[in-house]
Amino acid sequence: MIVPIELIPPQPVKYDITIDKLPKLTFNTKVVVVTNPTVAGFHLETLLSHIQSPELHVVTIPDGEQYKTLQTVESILNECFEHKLDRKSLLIAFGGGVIGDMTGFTASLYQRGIDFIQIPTTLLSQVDASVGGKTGVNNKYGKNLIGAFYQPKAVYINPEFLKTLPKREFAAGFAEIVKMAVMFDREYFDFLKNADLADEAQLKETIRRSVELKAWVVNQDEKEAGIRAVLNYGHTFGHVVENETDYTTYLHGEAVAIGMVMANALAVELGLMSEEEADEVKALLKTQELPTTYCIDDVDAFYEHFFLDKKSANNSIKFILPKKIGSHKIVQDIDEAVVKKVLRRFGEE
Ligand SMILES: NC(=O)c1ccc[n+]([C@@H]2O[C@H](COP(=O)([O-])OP(=O)(O)OC[C@H]3O[C@@H](n4cnc5c(N)ncnc54)[C@H](O)[C@@H]3O)[C@@H](O)[C@H]2O)c1
Ligand SMILES: O=C(O)C(=O)C[C@@H](O)[C@H](O)[C@H](O)COP(=O)(O)O
Ligand SMILES: [Zn+2]
Repeated sequence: MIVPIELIPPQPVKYDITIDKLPKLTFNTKVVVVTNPTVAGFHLETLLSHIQSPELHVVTIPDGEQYKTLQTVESILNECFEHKLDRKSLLIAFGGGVIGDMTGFTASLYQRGIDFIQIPTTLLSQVDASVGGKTGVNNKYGKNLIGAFYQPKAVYINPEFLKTLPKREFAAGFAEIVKMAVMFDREYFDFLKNADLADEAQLKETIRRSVELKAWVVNQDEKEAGIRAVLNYGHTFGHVVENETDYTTYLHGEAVAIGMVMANALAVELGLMSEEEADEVKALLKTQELPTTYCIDDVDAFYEHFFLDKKSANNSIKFILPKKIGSHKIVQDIDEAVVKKVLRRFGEE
């Protein structure tokens, strides 16, 4: 017997992304700010002075990608129970992408879902992670393998928070910016080649354009059934680099930089991109001193890891490749020998 069920479609997802000074935020519910000691040390006082709520708590979790785990999420959930949050309560993610991904995931789980907002404090989270509702954690099998699509209610991007960000972290954010440009916008890529990101106006314009591109993609394909996969350029390779090195050697953005160079090498091999353009991308990454090489010890193991990538299905790996700078191609069923040849060459560099 078949029992049909037809659910009333939910309201369309809609939220504002503000790129400006942090406004005063007033809530009539309990609020829990999730952050880490580094971000709290620099900016918590500022944040708290902007929030009004009948009951405000701060939960501090350890700093680092290696803590982006179910265990940490459970510790945040426990704090939510201790503070007796209810279904109207709100979580605020205050930090980089690690905080954002875990806070969003916690919000999706607590009593089957409560609201959260994003206040990103790294370049990477301002241009990418805070927008689009991918939330989750890593495990020993790989990156972000446990999670949910769960959208924030609002995103407040204040570029002033970036003044305390270490140079290496800034560069990691730049990698995701380059990703957007290579995939979607040659003009933006050229702008980046000449941009002075120490200049406030140019930095703000860079954040604005990246967020605009990301929102444009997510608006078309929230759950990655199609074009959203393009935001994964460099990640199929980069996630393996992160996992192989226990999330402690490379920052996410650095692994993505390496991954984009690997993807470009494959694109060159397939005749999708010229060697000159691949060099152009590498040169742009190098302006921020991002890593562009990685020694693959075991090509077979590296390749096997691709099957755990969330884009892989039915034993087929999906590669997101540039088709000259500013456009992309999603390619499936590339001959294993071709991929391994490129990986092997990479390891020899
Ligand atoms: N959900 C998404 O769409 C999405 C997109 C891209 C990346 N991500 C995820 O985001 C994570 C990477 O994010 P990230 O690069 O922001 O790393 P992160 O969250 O680890 O932050 C980087 C470091 O900067 C510190 N920091 C944060 N703000 C600071 C500030 N203003 N001043 C000084 N120090 C500051 C943090 O404490 C941390 O040590 C990865 O887990 C990645 O998978 C998610
Ligand atoms: O928003 C997206 O979609 C992205 O792919 C953005 C990526 O920069 C980000 O690192 C994302 O978390 C990777 O997604 P995943 O599904 O491969 O875990
Ligand atoms: Zn990323």
